[in-house]
This record gives sequence, structure tokens and C-alpha cells, in this order.
Amino acid sequence: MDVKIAIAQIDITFGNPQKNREKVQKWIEMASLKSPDIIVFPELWDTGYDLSRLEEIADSNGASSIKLLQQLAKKHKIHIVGGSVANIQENGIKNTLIVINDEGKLIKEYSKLHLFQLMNEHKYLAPGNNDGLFTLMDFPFAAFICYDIRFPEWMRKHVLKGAKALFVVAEWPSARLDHWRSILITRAIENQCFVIACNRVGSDPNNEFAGHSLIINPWGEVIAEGKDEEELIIQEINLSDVESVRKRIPIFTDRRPEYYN
Ligand SMILES: NC(=O)CCC(=O)C(=O)O
Repeated sequence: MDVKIAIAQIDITFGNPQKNREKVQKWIEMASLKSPDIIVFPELWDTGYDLSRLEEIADSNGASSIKLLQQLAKKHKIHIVGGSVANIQENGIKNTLIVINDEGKLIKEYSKLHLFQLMNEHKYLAPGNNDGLFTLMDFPFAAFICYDIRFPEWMRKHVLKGAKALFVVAEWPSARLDHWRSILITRAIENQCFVIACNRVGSDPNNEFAGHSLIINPWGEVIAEGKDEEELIIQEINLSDVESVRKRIPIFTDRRPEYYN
């Protein structure tokens, strides 16, 4: 039941997908030397938050970034929670999280449901309309994008459908680092599951980003945490911890949903 996770806590070059793709390739090659099962990248890792230029720099359906990740996943036999990529779809530009298995197959696309007005997402992006559930190595997981973590009901919905670990990809500014840590620890405690959260470091013309990627166990303990510079965080998790915590404090049998609406 052990799963070895690698979080690629990278900086992102603003509005330069080519350079960012080269970096991601290097980081996957470097990470593969440590043989992780799953590697995670941050939100909008190919374009950064260069939202006003997305029409020009984002891919149609994210094709170039997805193709690159598919080749690398297959070559290095590694599952990729491929952060999110900006992609042009028929009904607008989306901020879409992609999951690729170790055979290079695209198994999940989840477009950010909640758009973050403080960073102007609502002016340039269209929201998604599907869930973040997926299965890797026969385990049920779910994935979310940054601002989504402020919506506990959205994450709980995925846990009620079986997710045992919640992946989060982010470009979360340093100004709200305390919110980032507190919210993610709370989501792990209240859902009694793992939280695996990858945030970028560095800055763009509008924000400085916090790093502090986190892996939190179902008891709410931080078992791995990045600092505020680029780093590869490696941590094994044991998914049977989810059942142990749920036996000790059985919130999923004690809840009274008939009173909640
Ligand atoms: N990229 C984001 O969604 C940022 C969310 C954020 O900073 C917040 O405070 O929420």
C-alpha cells in the first residue's frame, strides 16, 4: 500500500511555455533517478499567470504539454499529476489539471471549477464543470487546483466518493501562506485522508509565490514540507493509514447528513 510521491516544487518562467517544458523534462529525468511512483507539478506550469497573453501562448487543448508529459511518463515509467496547463477549448480557455499514467495514457482532465478573482482568472478563463476523481495504481484519488481548497464541500464530495488522497496543484502567493497551510491541514483532518499539495516558488510581475508544498497524513500531521526555493520533495505514504484513522475516530459513520441541508 506504499506509494512514493515526488513533488516538483519549481519556479515558472512567466509566459514562456517552451522554457517551462524544457524545465519540466529535466525535473522528470532528475526525479526518475529516485524512482517515485507519482510526480506532481504546480498549477499553470507551462504559461504561468500570463493570462492576458493566453490566446497567443496557450495550446489548443493543451496538446504540446500533454504530449510531452505522455512521452516522459512512458519513458520513465512514472505516473504524472501534471499540474495544470492553460488550454484553448471551444468554449473558452481553461486551467486544466492532467493526469497521465506510467504507460503514457491521459487518464484525467479536470478544469478548475472555482475561478480566483483576486488574480483576474474570471476575466480570462472559463470554469470547468466536471469532478477531479481518478484512479492510479488501483487507488482512488482526487485532484484540485489552488483556490478550490477554499471550498470544503467540493473536496468532501470527492472523499465521499472514495478518494483516499487529495492532490492539490497551486500558484499560491506568499502573502497568504498561513491560509495555505491551515486550510490544507484542516482538509486532511476533516476528511481523514492524505493531502499532497504542490505549490510553485519564485515570482511573476504581480505576485511572489510561497512554495511550502506539503504532504499531510490523515491525522493532520505534516510529514513533508518544502521551503521557499526550488526542490524535489520525496515522501512515501501508506494509504492504509486512512482506514486506521477512520477506525479511531469514525466520522464517516457518525455524520448526520440528513441534518446538513
Ligand atoms: N491560483 C490561485 O487559485 C490562488 C488562490 C489563492 O491565492 C487564495 O488565497 O485562495
